[in-house]
Amino acid sequence: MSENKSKNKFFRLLSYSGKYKYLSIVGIILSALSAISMLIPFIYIWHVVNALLVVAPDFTKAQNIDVYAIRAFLFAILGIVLNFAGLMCTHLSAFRNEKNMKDAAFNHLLKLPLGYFSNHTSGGLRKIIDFSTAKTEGFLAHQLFDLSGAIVTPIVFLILLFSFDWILGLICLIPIILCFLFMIPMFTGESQNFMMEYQKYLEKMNAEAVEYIRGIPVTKAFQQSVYSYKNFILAIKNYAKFSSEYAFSTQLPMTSFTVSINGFFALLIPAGILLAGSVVDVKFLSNFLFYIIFTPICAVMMNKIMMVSQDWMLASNALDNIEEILNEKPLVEPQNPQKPKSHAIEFEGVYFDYDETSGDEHILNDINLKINENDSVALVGPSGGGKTTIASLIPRFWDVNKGTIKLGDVDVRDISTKELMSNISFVFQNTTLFKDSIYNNVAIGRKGASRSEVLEAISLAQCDDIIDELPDGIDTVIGSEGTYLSGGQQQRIALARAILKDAPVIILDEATALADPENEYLIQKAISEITKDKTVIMIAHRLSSIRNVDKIYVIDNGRIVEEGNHDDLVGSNGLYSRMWDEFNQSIQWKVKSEAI
Ligand SMILES: Nc1ncnc2c1ncn2[C@@H]1O[C@H](COP(=O)(O)OP(=O)(O)OP(=O)(O)O)[C@@H](O)[C@H]1O
Repeated sequence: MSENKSKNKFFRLLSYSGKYKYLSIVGIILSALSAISMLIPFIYIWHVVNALLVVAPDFTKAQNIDVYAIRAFLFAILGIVLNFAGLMCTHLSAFRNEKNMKDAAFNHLLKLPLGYFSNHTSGGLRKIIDFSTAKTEGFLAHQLFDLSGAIVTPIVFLILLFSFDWILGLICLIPIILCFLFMIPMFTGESQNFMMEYQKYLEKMNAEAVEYIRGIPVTKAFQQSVYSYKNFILAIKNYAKFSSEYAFSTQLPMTSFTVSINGFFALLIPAGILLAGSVVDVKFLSNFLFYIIFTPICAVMMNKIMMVSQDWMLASNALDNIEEILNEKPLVEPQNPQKPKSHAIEFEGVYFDYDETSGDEHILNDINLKINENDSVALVGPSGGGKTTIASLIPRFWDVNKGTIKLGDVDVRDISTKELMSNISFVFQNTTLFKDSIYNNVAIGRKGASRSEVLEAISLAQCDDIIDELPDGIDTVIGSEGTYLSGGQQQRIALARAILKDAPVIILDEATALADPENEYLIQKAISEITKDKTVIMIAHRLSSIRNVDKIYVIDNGRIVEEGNHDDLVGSNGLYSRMWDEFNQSIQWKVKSEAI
């Protein structure tokens, strides 16, 4: 990667085409040859005009007109063929480039720690990858091809300008030089960052639009229409302000560019009249006509060069986005992987920060804990204290900044990801179910599980009532034809998946968070099934569900502030006992309010 980084950006982009990059180069050459071939017919047209002017008014005496016409035709055809072949080459390379870039990004994503995906949504990542690769593909297939033709045309033009009439050539050169001079400030310095900034404002506006639409039900329920609109309006205003500021900053160079590009005739015609004098010379007239025919092509090409510069800024920004993903640190696989000797878990002096540059305050500070094989422990404490973070470090969603986490006496960093994952089941706060049948959603828990094993797991997870209500039973596709599951039902399906996986270590993060009382009862039954003879770590707010665990760790502000069993902690008059009192009070309020 570092070698890759030092390469010029364009070559870095091209390198994704692999050996097909040579096709891009062939395509560029063919485009240049095609541009030259397309210009040659104009020379023959000039010859035709010349031959006619020389014999005027008796045009029947004109010589070689048919030869010139055939040659013009043949070069035009050659130009078209070369153009077609060149486009084929650049397209083949661009498609390969898009595929390889997508592969590289997706393969790299597979190597990233799972924690990366909690900060980057799959939809967002897919959008970045699809959008960026489509932009670079478009650039390599079309704009790069156009660029080479667009650059060759003014060069050939310059050569021709001076070979026909050097004074008229010099006059035509003035607008070309002016065009380049006006183009430079629009694509250098500050303006180079424009596309990046522009993209940011555009994304912000799109994100706010999505947020606004998603929030419409809540907005309506709370009659907050003006307030909810605020962020969206602000994003639109910021986008509009940025775009208009940029438009104003390019007002002068852009107007000057457009005037210069269309200014050939303004210079050429008065100059032609002045130079012609009172006697019209046939040779001068035919040269003059040549410039009149030829200069508009040059103007079109200058416009193309400007468009390509703009497209390059977009493609370069797209490459930055892909490289940002590729530069994410992958999860390091151990050189000599070891197998855990048991299913005990130990944290030794663990410090952790999501952002390693965040200074002295850590998310986790000096965490030390030991969970014996087949013990159950609970992590409790105020919201934001660090419970989920502690649990996420065991399956290496992130790696610790300092200290070690051991599974069966082996540092988790020395266990291969595959082995580690096969040892741990994680039931998340927000369960992800695929838009697939219930059966497949559970079967994903263990590769090669038989149908009867899947059915047994579903039954043990107390899902029978869910299956009975569905039109196609276990084969019903979730999310189709109005088949939606409640939060608690989804949790039970996720538990069935974990039961089938039958991993020796279970991490349950707020497994009853989304459940109503009936679902909670069934979830608790499923949990007692899943946790039999397992090492269990539970994160729970409902303290009643963890009374019987072997040990409770109270986490506050990234530290373990208390530890012990329920009775010890209740008797110690600390944070846990206050939480227990509050929990009991809340239950009494609930009972009272239900009785009223
Ligand atoms: N993916 C993340 N990126 C950055 N910071 C995070 C991330 N996840 C959590 N945090 C921060 O880490 C701290 C601990 O969060 P964590 O979710 O571990 O607490 P918790 O005790 O599980 O909270 P809760 O009970 O509300 O789920 C919080 O300050 C939170 O803002």
